[in-house]
Amino acid sequence: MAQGKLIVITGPSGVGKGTIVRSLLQRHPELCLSVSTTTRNPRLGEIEGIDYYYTSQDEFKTAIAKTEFLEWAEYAGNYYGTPKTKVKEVLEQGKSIILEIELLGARAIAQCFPDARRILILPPSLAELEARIRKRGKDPELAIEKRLARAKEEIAAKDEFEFQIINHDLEQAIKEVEEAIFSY
Ligand SMILES: Nc1nc2c(ncn2[C@@H]2O[C@H](COP(=O)(O)OP(=O)(O)O)[C@@H](O)[C@H]2O)c(=O)[nH]1
Ligand SMILES: Nc1ncnc2c1ncn2[C@@H]1O[C@H](COP(=O)(O)OP(=O)(O)O)[C@@H](O)[C@H]1O
Repeated sequence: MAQGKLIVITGPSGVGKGTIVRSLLQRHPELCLSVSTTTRNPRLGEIEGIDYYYTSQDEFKTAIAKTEFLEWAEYAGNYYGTPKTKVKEVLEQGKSIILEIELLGARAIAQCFPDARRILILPPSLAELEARIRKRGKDPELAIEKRLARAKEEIAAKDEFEFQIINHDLEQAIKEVEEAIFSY
């Protein structure tokens, strides 16, 4: 049976991770996406079970205590975690699964899954990143500022990633992510 790959996609808020992942899933129906649990409020248009599983801080902490997460992290005042069961189930079926997670989560996955393919999506510049977050128009000002501060840390850690892809032209970036996923 084919060996499923664990694919980690990381990058600063607003860089285009979600846009790239949506396109990958449409083009490659054999790929699965891990839906994370979060304590952040749903954005306009987000759907429970599709974008995230939305939960309270108390429930999130209970899930941590019950070791229900493969990894989890705090980001911009909220908690985010990857539920273990789906990842385990998909990999056991020999299929590949994408985790769209931040830097600390990517590091944790590198420890427990050294073969995971870790891809960092970078913006053409910090100014363009800020423009994209603002144009998306779905975060309050404070959340935008926290995301931009975190972005600098994520960009500074770029050498930790096997694949670093600049999302300047979207189609080109998708092509490079496909190459990273299917290259070997
Ligand atoms: N460690 C970890 N990070 C996650 C998880 N789910 C989402 N994230 C990351 O949390 C950050 C914030 O996500 P979100 O609030 O949706 O903001 P966005 O990146 O601006 O769309 C992003 O970097 C996500 O990749 C998870 O399960 N674990
Ligand atoms: N290559 C690109 N050029 C210009 N805008 C882009 C590009 N890729 C994504 N965007 C836009 O940037 C915004 C943030 O993208 P999104 O996928 O939500 O980012 P993330 O999931 O990394 O936070 C969206 O409005 C999206 O349409």
